[in-house]
Amino acid sequence: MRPFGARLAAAMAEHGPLCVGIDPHASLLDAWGLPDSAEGVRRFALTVMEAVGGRVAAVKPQAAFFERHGSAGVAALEEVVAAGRETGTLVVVDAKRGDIGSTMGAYADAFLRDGSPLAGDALTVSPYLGFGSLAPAVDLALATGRGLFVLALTSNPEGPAVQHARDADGVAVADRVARSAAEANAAELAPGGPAAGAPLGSIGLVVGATIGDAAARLGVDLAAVRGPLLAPGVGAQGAGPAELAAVFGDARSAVLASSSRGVLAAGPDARALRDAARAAADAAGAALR
Ligand SMILES: O=c1ccn([C@@H]2O[C@H](COP(=O)(O)O)[C@@H](O)[C@H]2O)c(=O)[nH]1
Repeated sequence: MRPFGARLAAAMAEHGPLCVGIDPHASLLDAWGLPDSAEGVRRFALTVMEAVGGRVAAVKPQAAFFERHGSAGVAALEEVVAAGRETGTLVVVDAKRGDIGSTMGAYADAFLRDGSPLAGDALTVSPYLGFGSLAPAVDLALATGRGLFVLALTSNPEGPAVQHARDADGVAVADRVARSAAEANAAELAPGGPAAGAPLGSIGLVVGATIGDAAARLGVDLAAVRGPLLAPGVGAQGAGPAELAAVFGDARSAVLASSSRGVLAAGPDARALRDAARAAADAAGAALR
C-alpha cells in the first residue's frame, strides 16, 4: 500500500479537505428513528457510508459509540472499515489508544496490522505515556502504509492544562509532541525513505480548530511537522472557515477538517447527508486554500 500521507494528500486534492465523523450518539440515533442498539449504530454508520463513501477524503468513526454496544457494536465498526475499503474512502479509526510500549504493540496489531478487521487507514493515538511509547504503532503504521494522528492540541477546553504545560527546558508539551512527529516524518520523507517525494508524511497531529492562537503562542511550528493535521471542532463545537484559516496559517495545506454532528444532523436522508458533506468540504477547502 502507498504511504498514508501520500494517499491522504491525493484524497484531499480530489474531494476537498474534509473528514466526516461517524459518531452515532444516542440522541442522533433517536433523531434518525433508530434504536439505541448495536443494530441502530450499524444502520446509522452504513447509511453515512452509503451517502458519502467515495465522495469525501475520509471518514472518522468514533470507536466509543460502537464499543458502548459491546461485541456487536465492534462488529459494526468492522463493517465501517470494510465499507471504507470498498468505496475507496480513507478510514481514520478514532480510538485514541495509548499505553506502555508492549500493550501499545497489541493496540497496533488490532488497528494497524494488515488483515485485522479493525485496521482502517489511520488511528488516533494519545502520547501522554510519552511519545516513545507509541513506537510500536509508529513502526507498524509506516510498515503497512497506514498513518497515525497523535493528540497535540485538542479541541476541548480541558486540554490546555496538560498540553500547554512546559517541561524543564521551557518547551510546551504540545511542542514536544509536534517535534517528535516531525522527526518521524522527516525520516519517512527523506531521499531514499519510504515516502520520499510525497507531499505529506504519515504521522499526523490532532489540532483542534477551536484552539485560537495557542499554536503560535506556544511556538508550535505546525508546518514543520510535514504531516497531516486532523482538525476536529468544526461545526457543533463552534469552529468554522474563519477559525480554520486563522488557526492553521501557513500549515493550511496539511489540514483535514473534521466534522461529525455538523454533517450528521442532516440525516438520515442520504442525499441531504451528501449535500451537507459537500457544503462542509467546499467551505473547508475555500478557507484552507
Ligand atoms: O481534540 C479532539 C479530538 C477528537 N475529537 C473527536 O472528534 C469528534 C467531534 O465531533 P463533533 O460532533 O464534530 O463535535 C468526536 O468524535 C470527538 O471525540 C474532538 O472533538 N476533539
